[in-house]
Amino acid sequence: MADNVPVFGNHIQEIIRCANFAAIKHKHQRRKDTDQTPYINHPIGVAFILTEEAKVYDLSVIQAALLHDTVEDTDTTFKEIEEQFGKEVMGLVKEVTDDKTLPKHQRKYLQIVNAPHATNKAKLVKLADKLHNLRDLNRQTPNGWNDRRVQEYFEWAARVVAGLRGTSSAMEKELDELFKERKITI
Ligand SMILES: Nc1nc2c(ncn2[C@@H]2O[C@H](COP(=O)(O)OP(=O)(O)O)[C@@H](OP(=O)(O)OP(=O)(O)O)[C@H]2O)c(=O)[nH]1
Ligand SMILES: [Mn+2]
Repeated sequence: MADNVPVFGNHIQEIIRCANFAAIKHKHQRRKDTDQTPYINHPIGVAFILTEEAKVYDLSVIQAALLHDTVEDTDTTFKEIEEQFGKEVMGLVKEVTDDKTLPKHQRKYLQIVNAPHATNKAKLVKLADKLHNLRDLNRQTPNGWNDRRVQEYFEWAARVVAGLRGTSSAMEKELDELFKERKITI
């Protein structure tokens, strides 16, 4: 490495490679909000929660956060992720990817039962993912959702989060506030 390349230079390069990969993969996607926010705002927002709030600086966790919805929501394959970013990142993305071939109620149920068995790194990504989505719901109701569907999403998220506890006090505290506002006790 050249003398003028900082020690963390290669980490920065890896993070930007992931952000760029995710931006290209999600380029045609929009969030379900009325503003039609670009989808990439979500994975970047998840990674931002991890560094700013949870103080997580593990490279593979931040990479997985940026890539976490690429396989679930675009044509990206796990093979592609492994070739580009290695086995560990691919494994983390796999842990946070729902099987979209399953019926929705089963996917949602599997998140609740599988949460306690996830690795610590995957739990971090899952907590940040839920926190970002719940904040989005408080900011704007997605197109086609009513108050009841929003409340049910909060109730389901609280059950998933119950299985992720003991992972990040900062994120769990923020999530608890949101559940309290919704009068959810679990
Ligand atoms: N709150 C919110 N969510 C939006 C918006 N646009 C897209 N989403 C995505 O919608 C998903 C939640 O909606 P659902 O109807 O419950 O699930 P589904 O899309 O998987 O069928 C989340 O997927 P996910 O990230 O894979 O997480 P998860 O819900 O599967 O944990 C979230 O990222 C938006 O404007 N607001
Ligand atoms: Mn997500």
